Formats: sequence, C-alpha cells, structure tokens
Amino acid sequence: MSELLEVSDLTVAYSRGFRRSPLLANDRVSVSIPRGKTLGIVGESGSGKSTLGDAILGFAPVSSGSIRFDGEELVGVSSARRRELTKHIQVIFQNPYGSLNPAKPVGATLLEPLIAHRIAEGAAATARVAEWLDIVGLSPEAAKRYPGDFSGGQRQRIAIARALLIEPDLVICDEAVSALDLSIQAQILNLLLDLQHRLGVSYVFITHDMAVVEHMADRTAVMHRGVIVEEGPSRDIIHTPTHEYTQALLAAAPSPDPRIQQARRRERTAP
Ligand SMILES: Nc1ncnc2c1ncn2[C@@H]1O[C@H](COP(=O)(O)OP(=O)(O)OP(=O)(O)O)[C@@H](O)[C@H]1O
Repeated sequence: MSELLEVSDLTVAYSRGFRRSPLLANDRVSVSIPRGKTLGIVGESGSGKSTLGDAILGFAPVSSGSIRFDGEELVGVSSARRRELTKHIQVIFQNPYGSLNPAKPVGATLLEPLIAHRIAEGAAATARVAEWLDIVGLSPEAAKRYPGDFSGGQRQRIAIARALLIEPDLVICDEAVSALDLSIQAQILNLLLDLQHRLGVSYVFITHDMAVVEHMADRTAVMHRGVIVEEGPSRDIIHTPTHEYTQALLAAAPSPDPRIQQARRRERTAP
C-alpha cells in the first residue's frame, strides 16, 4: 500500500541556552501512514509526541530529516505552499479553542475553510455547514451560537467539523479527547472512526493513553525522550510489547478501560 505520509530520520532540536546542548525533542524519528489508516503516537508527557505533530504541520524547527506528504517534501516548503497544504492536512487539538474563535458564531467559523480554499460559497457553503453540523451530531441552530454556548464534547464536535468539512487527507489529532469525560471520549472517538470510514482520511493520533490507541490506531509508535522505541500493529504493541518502556506504560494504564468496553458494546450492538 502506498504511503500518504513518510517521516524519515526527523530531528527537531530546541535550544536550551548558551551553555547546554540542544534538546532533541525528536531524534531521528521515522514513521509512515498509508491512506485511510491511523498511526497512534503514545508516550509520557514530554516524550516528543506533539513535536512530531507540530513538525508535520510546519510549526516545529526541523534540524534534519524528511517529511514527505503524498510524495511532496514538506521540510523547507514555502509559507504560501504551507497555507495551501492546510486543505490537505488539518489538526484537532485538545483544547478546541485552538481552532474556534470564541467571538465568532460557529457557522462563520465553519464557513471560513470552505471559502479560503474555494470549495464552496454562498448558499452552497451554508448548506455544507448545516450538513456538517448534522454529521457531527449538532442541530442547524448551532450555526448561530458561539463556542462558549456549548459543552466541551460539543465544542470538540465543532472542531472536528471544522477540520473535516474540507475533506482533508490527513488529520493530526493531538490529545483530541484528553480533556473530556470518559463517556464523552468514547462518543468522540467513535465519531472520528465513522468519519474515517466515510471519507478515507488518515489520522495521526497523539495521546498518552494506551487504551485510546488500541481503539483508534492500526499501528502505534511508542516515543520516549524523542526516540521511537517500538512501532508495530497496535494489537501487538498493547498485547505483546517488546520494549520495557512500553511495558511500563501499559503497567501504569488503568485496565479494563470503561471507554473501550463501552465502545465495544456499541460496536457489537450496531446494526
Ligand atoms: N517550543 C519549544 N521550545 C523549547 N522546548 C520545547 C518546545 N516545544 C517542546 N519543547 C520540549 O520538547 C520536549 C518534547 O515536548 P512535546 O510537547 O513534544 O512532548 P509531548 O510528548 O507531546 O508531551 P505533552 O503530552 O506534555 O504535550 C519537551 O521536553 C518540551 O519541553
């Protein structure tokens, strides 16, 4: 299967001041994702997960290595091309306020990417926004309201609509459900899975939570101090981890996880 994203030997170094050597937040990281699949990135806080996502999005200072997206090298790409690429690569953060302007009605926020990328305008764009509010489980009236009028889970649904309504090829989900209650997390994860089946989008799923990658990711890479210590099918990483760091992460994870049980019950009862 051809790869949509191929990261090879990526190194991101942050300066730590005059006397200290730079911090290698990513140290020769190599991962890849085929179209329509999900790569989970797990590790403790500070292991370098978000840095990898940031590098793909063009926010992190890449020292060396390569990030190829659909055959195109992203390292060193111009800012004009980077803006165009947002049509293809989107992001969902832990805090939806990263992408939702609290002072703007939700409908206007959702219209923005449609207009910016000349995907739709006028009545067609408004209809597309209404369609997407429905897809993510919100009523058409939500368009007139402000992000502050919604619960955390509903706000994340809006952020998902904003990221996905332009039908990108790749979405970086950076701790996208971490701030939510467990039952809401399961709903949001299942919404993202439904949308993946519908659109064929690929996800990079960044999380500290092993149960989330087990549910979401085809393959998982385990990061520790900027290095990928283990990568493979998520099932193998969770059930037969070979690296002692992965084993320690799993030993620290709560089990059985109620979200995963709930999601599995839902899958079993789905028509
Ligand atoms: N802009 C920055 N300037 C300097 N150091 C940074 C910067 N961004 C991240 N770092 C450092 O790089 C390392 C990796 O951080 P990163 O945020 O990628 O880890 P993470 O695994 O995503 O952690 P978390 O889950 O807490 O976000 C950390 O030591 C962090 O302090």
